[in-house]
Amino acid sequence: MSKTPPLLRVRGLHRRFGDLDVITGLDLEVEAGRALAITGPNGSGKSTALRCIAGADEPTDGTIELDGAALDERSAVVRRDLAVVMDDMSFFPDLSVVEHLDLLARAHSIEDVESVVDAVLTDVGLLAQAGQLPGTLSSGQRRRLALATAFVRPRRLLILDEPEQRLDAGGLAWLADRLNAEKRQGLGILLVSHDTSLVEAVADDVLALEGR
Ligand SMILES: Nc1ncnc2c1ncn2[C@@H]1O[C@H](COP(=O)(O)OP(=O)(O)OP(=O)(O)O)[C@@H](O)[C@H]1O
Repeated sequence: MSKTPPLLRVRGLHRRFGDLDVITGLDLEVEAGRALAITGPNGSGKSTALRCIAGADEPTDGTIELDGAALDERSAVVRRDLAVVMDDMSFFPDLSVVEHLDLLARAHSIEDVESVVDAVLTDVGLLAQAGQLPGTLSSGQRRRLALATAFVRPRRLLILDEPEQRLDAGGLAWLADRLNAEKRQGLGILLVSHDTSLVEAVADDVLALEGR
């Protein structure tokens, strides 16, 4: 009897920059409805691992599979399934908050765009800032917008690099609740975090990378 493959499976991930071996033989799995947190000191390779898995960087070696098939970020299916929020997200300077979310929802063929965008704006606490340009937001509000880009689109796997960055205490509590709600809906979550309370509240498994 064949076992269903996990949502995400990474085997033997290796990333070298010049002479520097940043990741050497990383294995991990994320099942649907579960969250895996990657922790570790600054420079241990957490963001590099996420970038490789999200298709933003090329691993030196290793395999990355979604549903048991090699992950190809050029495939429309993969682009639909993967919602990625990295720690350095940039925005169009001349598009407002609501226009960013509207654009993303339409690009992903979401039905009833207006009500979906409205619900996400309310959820992330940016309703009052809907008409503002990204450059006029506070850093925490920009982080909320980055998170909103993941919640306004289809997704089966959330990849989040330090999603807690810049959030206030209320924002942190909201984020933990939101991510747990995503898990209950069957999403898999892979997150990098330095926030032990967020990791404890959300992660089913923790992978601690070692510093060099
Ligand atoms: N494009 C690159 N070229 C050269 N070295 C790189 C590159 N990207 C990352 N590195 C190096 O890889 C190592 C790991 O970086 P990475 O950003 O993955 O660490 P991290 O664990 O996410 O750290 P932090 O907790 O500070 O966010 C660092 O030594 C970094 O300088």
